[in-house]
Amino acid sequence: MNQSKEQRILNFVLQNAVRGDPRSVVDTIDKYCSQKEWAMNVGNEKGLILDKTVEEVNPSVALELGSYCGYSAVRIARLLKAGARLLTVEFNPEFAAIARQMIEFAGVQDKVKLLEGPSQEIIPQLKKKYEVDTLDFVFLDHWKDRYTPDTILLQECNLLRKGSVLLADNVIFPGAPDFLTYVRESPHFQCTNYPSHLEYMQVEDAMEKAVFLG
Ligand SMILES: Cc1ccc(Cc2cc(O)c(O)c(C(=O)NC/C=C/[C@H]3O[C@@H](n4cnc5c(N)ncnc54)[C@H](O)[C@@H]3O)c2)cc1
Ligand SMILES: [Mg+2]
Repeated sequence: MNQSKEQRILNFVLQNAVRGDPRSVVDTIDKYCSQKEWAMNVGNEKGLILDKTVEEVNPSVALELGSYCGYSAVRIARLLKAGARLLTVEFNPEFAAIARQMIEFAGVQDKVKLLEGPSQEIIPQLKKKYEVDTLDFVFLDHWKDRYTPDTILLQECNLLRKGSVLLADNVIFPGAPDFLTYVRESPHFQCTNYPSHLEYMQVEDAMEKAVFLG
């Protein structure tokens, strides 16, 4: 049975990146996906916006929705302070297995916990089962039609506090129009748009930062 693209990406990392070096894992995935096979990692251009936001927030508890191959989980985890943790949610078992190996190879497994399942089931479990009080940072990069319902669910579950930062990928391409309308029209969010480009392409894209005002 021939390998999946995601398996090929992982193998390329295992053979070409430096074990325990998150930067080399990120760069190696970008090298593969820009030269050999496109894949929906946030990439290096939007990755820099992600980095700056994570450094600004300096979260103790971060959540990622949509691990995929683990690229952004590694990218975020490498910037977390001692004792801080990232919870990343992925419901595709094959992608979850790839992401776990990617996180392990990068050496950030002590900071990252991959929760396998749908976000709509995991989010309501975060307080009791995963001992979360509130989330300092949330990266949304899963199916685009889940951004709005999951943002509402995070509020319903009291997981956001004054100053919690949401950062959403792909608000232009593929687009998350209902999410943009929701957060920009809500009195509970202060929004900022960061124009960029689709990973590895010349296509216009953007990220949206939405700060919860309580
Ligand atoms: C054909 C084509 C390809 C790529 C693009 C451009 C493009 C560029 C991008 O940066 C993109 O992020 C995307 C995109 O579609 N991302 C969706 C990413 C999903 C991952 O998250 C997982 N997941 C999805 N819903 C859930 C959920 N509820 N609970 C838990 N995990 C979930 C999936 O299992 C995947 O691991 C697309 C446009 C068109
Ligand atoms: Mg994306």
